[in-house]
Amino acid sequence: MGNCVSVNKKKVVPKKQITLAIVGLDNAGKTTLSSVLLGEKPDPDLAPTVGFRNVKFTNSNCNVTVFDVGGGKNIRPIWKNYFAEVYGLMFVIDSTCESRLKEARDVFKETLSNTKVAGKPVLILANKVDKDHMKETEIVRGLDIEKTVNSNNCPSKMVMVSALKGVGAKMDKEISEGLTWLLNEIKKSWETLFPRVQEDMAAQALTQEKEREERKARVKKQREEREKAEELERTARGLPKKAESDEEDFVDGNPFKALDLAQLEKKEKMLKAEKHSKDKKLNALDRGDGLRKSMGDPIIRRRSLDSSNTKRSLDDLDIIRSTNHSPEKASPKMGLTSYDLEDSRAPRGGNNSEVKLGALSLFGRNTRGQALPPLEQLPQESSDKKFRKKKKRLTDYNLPANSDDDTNNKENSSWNSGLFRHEPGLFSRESEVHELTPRMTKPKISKIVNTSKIDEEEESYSNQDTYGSRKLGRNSDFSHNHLTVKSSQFDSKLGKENSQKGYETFPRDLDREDSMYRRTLKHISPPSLKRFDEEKEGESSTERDDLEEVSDDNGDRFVSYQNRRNLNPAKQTKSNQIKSRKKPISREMDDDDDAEAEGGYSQSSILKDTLRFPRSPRYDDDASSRDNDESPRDLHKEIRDAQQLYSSGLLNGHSSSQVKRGLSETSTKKSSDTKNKDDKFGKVDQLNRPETRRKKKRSIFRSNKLAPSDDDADSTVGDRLDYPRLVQQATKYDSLARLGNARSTQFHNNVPKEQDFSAKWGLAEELPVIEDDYTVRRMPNFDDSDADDIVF
Ligand SMILES: Nc1nc2c(ncn2[C@@H]2O[C@H](COP(=O)(O)OP(=O)(O)OP(=O)(O)O)[C@@H](O)[C@H]2O)c(=O)[nH]1
Ligand SMILES: [Mg+2]
Repeated sequence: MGNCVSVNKKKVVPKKQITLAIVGLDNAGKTTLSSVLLGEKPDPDLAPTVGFRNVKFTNSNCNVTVFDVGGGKNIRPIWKNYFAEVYGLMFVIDSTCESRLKEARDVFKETLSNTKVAGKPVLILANKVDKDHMKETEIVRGLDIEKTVNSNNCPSKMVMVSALKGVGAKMDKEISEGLTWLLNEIKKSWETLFPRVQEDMAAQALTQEKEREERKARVKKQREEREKAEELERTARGLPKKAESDEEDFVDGNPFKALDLAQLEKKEKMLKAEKHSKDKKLNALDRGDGLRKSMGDPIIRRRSLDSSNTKRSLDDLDIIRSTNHSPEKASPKMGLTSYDLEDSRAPRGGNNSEVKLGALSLFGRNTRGQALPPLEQLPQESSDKKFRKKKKRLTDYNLPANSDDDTNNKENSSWNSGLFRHEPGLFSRESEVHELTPRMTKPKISKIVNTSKIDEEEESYSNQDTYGSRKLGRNSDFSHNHLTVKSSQFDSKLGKENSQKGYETFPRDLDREDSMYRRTLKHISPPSLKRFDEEKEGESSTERDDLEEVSDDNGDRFVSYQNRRNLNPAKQTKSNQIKSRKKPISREMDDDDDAEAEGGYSQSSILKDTLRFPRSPRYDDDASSRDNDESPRDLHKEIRDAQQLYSSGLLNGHSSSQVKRGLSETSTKKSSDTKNKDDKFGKVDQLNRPETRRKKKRSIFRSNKLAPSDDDADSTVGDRLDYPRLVQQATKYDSLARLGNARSTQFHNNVPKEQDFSAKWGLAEELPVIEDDYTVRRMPNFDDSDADDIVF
């Protein structure tokens, strides 16, 4: 019976374990192809492969393992580590990328010439044929396939494929055919290939072991040398010997160990549970003591930071996971979600692929998800603390503590609000001055004209062609840091006296610093003097209408700017011209009035628009009755004379006698000039051109230099005057007048009429006291009712 039963003992042939490597340039489609081979639908948003991944599948009696290695330039050197254990190679090229064909050829040659590859079968996959691609022959020629495979004895086949065509049954036939060919070739040469691979692997293991030993010895040697050097240094410094440590800081084997994902997940769960319990506790605390939280309780704050740290550590875990290089566990995406990869595809490039992935891991989802610790309200300062701070500030600025005692005082409220920003022209608080000038004694001025503001106003006035009824703001009580600070150094008596008359008093040097002053009266520095001279020489385009040269008795030269634009009758409105005509300033101006009547440009009109101070009644039209009054104080007389000098044109470059002689002539000329100005087409008499006239005028001026000439001997004005002093006075008035130029409308409207003025304060009080070191100017919109507010 037993013989009857035949047992068919089928010899079980073990499946061949075939290892393959899929290589090629980056972006060729290696990972996509390996996914297709695995039967997975390829991710259209694949990130470049960093390192490698292996794909395992079974195909007709063999278990195939495919090493998908990154094709980036920096990753290519690691390929050689896999060549020993592979039986065959798949070389992928991008058939659509002709520009990289040469690079692909070089890589192909280098790969096949590797001793571990030579003689092994190679399948060449020209990928992406679904797009516009190179012809097969082109690729064969371009890659120099024939020569390379022949010289390296590599059986080879090339297939034109599209990895994206489909998966499984839908997979591109060319791919499956190519793979079958490769596997068959391997099987055919199995007898030779298998021992070769085993041998190569053993040899490689030996080499690697040797290398490891060498590295170990090298590191040990380096460490010993370092320790020796340290020991020597210790002995040199007399420090105790370092305790011996058995700890080996040398990492044996692969420093990149595969992470235990199960362990990590456990840790993650633990952290989550911890966070959950913390949150719970926090909520309980919140309910119990909401106030503490709203006040920014430090405990709570620390806790909330803790919780954010927990989150961070969780996120860090993600990052670690995403950079997992384990061949077994790592995914091609390296732990990144499609969300992360979205950003990564665009700048795809082999050379930087590692960096990009790192950046992605760090700045992708992980970072976005990570919340910053919540902003918390700072604890309110107690009023006590505030008070102490305030006091400290006062001490810092050397201010009397009582100056800020009145917290209800609006002026001082900035101390409480902590507002110390300086915005010129916006604040009138004294505190800001302290802030800008710490350790200054507190200026007593509470009302000072903001010159920058006036400057603006002046600008707008000078840009106006008409003298409207626009007035400077009554509330010109701004602080100007310079003025305020400097004003603390004022001669208080003089300042007070003048302020009651409606004049501001500034130290002369201060006034020169003042931008407005600088615009009106400029000290000539050598370069600007040169320019001035040049202008005179060249005339024409650089010629300035408003440039006048004046000098005082010390020989100091100044350039005086006078914006005559507004005074140009052509630019004045009719009503203003009439206004000017109606108000002659003195009898001496009558000639000019005639000129004006002709539509001319008269000296008196300049005077009327620029003279900013109250004039003595003696020179008033209807003041003849007062001529016989008791003579005023000497100073007033001098000032009056200075006025007269001014008005007679002395400061415009004429000696008094010249003025007397030529005033009417000049006026006539001016009027004719103005008329001719309208003649745009050169019908103007050459001599009468404004340039010619100005040239002439300046040369006259330069020859006379404002010095009293012989001609002045018969001048009634010259006879009566202490000439140099008067020039000085007049210069002051000149600046005064020019300063006020822009405010002419305001002046006309607000300066009391002579009679009113005189009636109010009397002759003795109407003029400001002038001293050499001070500049005096009319306060804008001065109102006597406010006189008491102005404290110097
Ligand atoms: N049109 C088309 N695109 C493809 C094909 N195969 C791959 N791609 C695309 O080509 C790009 C690169 O694919 P990968 O598979 O990542 O290329 P790789 O060779 O692995 O690149 P590295 O990992 O950087 O070496 C991806 O956007 C793929 O979607 C194909 O057959 N046709
Ligand atoms: Mg890849």
